[in-house]
Amino acid sequence: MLKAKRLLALKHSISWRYFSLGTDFLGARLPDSVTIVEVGPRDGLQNEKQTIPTEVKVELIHRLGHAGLKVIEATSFVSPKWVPQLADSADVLQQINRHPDVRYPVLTPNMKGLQRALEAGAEEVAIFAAASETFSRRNTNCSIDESMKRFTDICQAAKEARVQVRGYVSCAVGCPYEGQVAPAAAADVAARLYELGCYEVSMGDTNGVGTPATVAAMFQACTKALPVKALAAHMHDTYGQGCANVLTALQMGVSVVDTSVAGLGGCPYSPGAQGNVATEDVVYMLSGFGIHHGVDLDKLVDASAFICGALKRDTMANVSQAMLAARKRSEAEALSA
Ligand SMILES: CC(C)(COP(=O)([O-])OP(=O)([O-])OC[C@H]1O[C@@H](n2cnc3c(N)ncnc32)[C@H](O)[C@@H]1OP(=O)([O-])[O-])[C@@H](O)C(=O)NCCC(=O)NCCSC(=O)C[C@@](C)(O)CC(=O)[O-]
Repeated sequence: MLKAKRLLALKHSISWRYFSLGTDFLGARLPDSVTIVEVGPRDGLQNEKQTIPTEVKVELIHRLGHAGLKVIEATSFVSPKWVPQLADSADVLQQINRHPDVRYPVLTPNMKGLQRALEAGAEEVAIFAAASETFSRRNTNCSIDESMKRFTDICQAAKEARVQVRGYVSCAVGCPYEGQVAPAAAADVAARLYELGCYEVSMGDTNGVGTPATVAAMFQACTKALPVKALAAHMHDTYGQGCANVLTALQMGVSVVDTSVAGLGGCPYSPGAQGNVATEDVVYMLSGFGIHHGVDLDKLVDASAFICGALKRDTMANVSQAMLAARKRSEAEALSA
């Protein structure tokens, strides 16, 4: 009898462990499908020192759409004195051949930005707050509370114009000026944006200092304050934690991820921050789990090679480096055969 009980207990323990391993490694807890928000044309290019011709930006957006990306953050209607690299935002938005299945959100920091965006034909806008007071002032010249007043007006006007609003919380994990940021502070700002009417709030690890541990703590606090379906992950790769942090977000139920082609970017007001986690790297990881993402990796690598060629620099995406090297090898083999 005792032997039978022990055997039963052993069986339960084995099946529990098997189930638990399957959940972690076979993706049972991960979403079936992930929406990628490609931020390369905005976040990726806003920090570039060199001037990028409008036609290059437009071509990049076309190529990203061709690769299957369904949400492409096209540009930013911020002050050109603050971010001269995106001063051509109206031209970019107007010159894109918009695909009916693709959304092209743009950043709007204030009512002037919203008006300019609407005049240029924006159908979706994004507002950006911060979980750190110092970053809020450095990035948008106002306190967190003042930014919420601006966003109240934007959300009201956008609603009247039937334009969707996405929200960002910068410094959700750490701040380049204040150091570590409390998860509760990030969750509080996220909840305020959600209450203002943002359909989704993207949590930004602006300077890429997060690790799976701190990102998990941040999302844990956020999921207590707003529905997980309304959360997105916006991870920068400064310390090489980007994909690990994205996976952590997925494990917590987040199914929208911001990425940047070729790993371009960084915020001009976050000194030393590297680009977002590369779209290529995230797509490759999602494919490995069998998670639907809708992106053609070969065409994405072509888009990455295009923008890196235009910027005269190497891609920062590991997957692009590997795939471009493999293409070269097979070309060389074909020539020598
Ligand atoms: C918020 C402001 C405008 C305040 O800037 P301000 O200087 O306090 O604004 P102001 O209202 O006093 O106006 C000053 C001048 O700018 C003009 N102006 C004012 N607004 C606009 C506008 N929208 N479009 C065009 N012009 C504008 C305005 O007309 C005026 O012109 P003047 O009379 O001197 O000739 C400024 O601080 C700004 O543009 N900041 C944006 C900075 C930025 O773009 N940062 C990067 C994006 S956020 C980010 O990257 C993080 C994120 C989202 O990716 C997530 C993450 O990673 O964490």
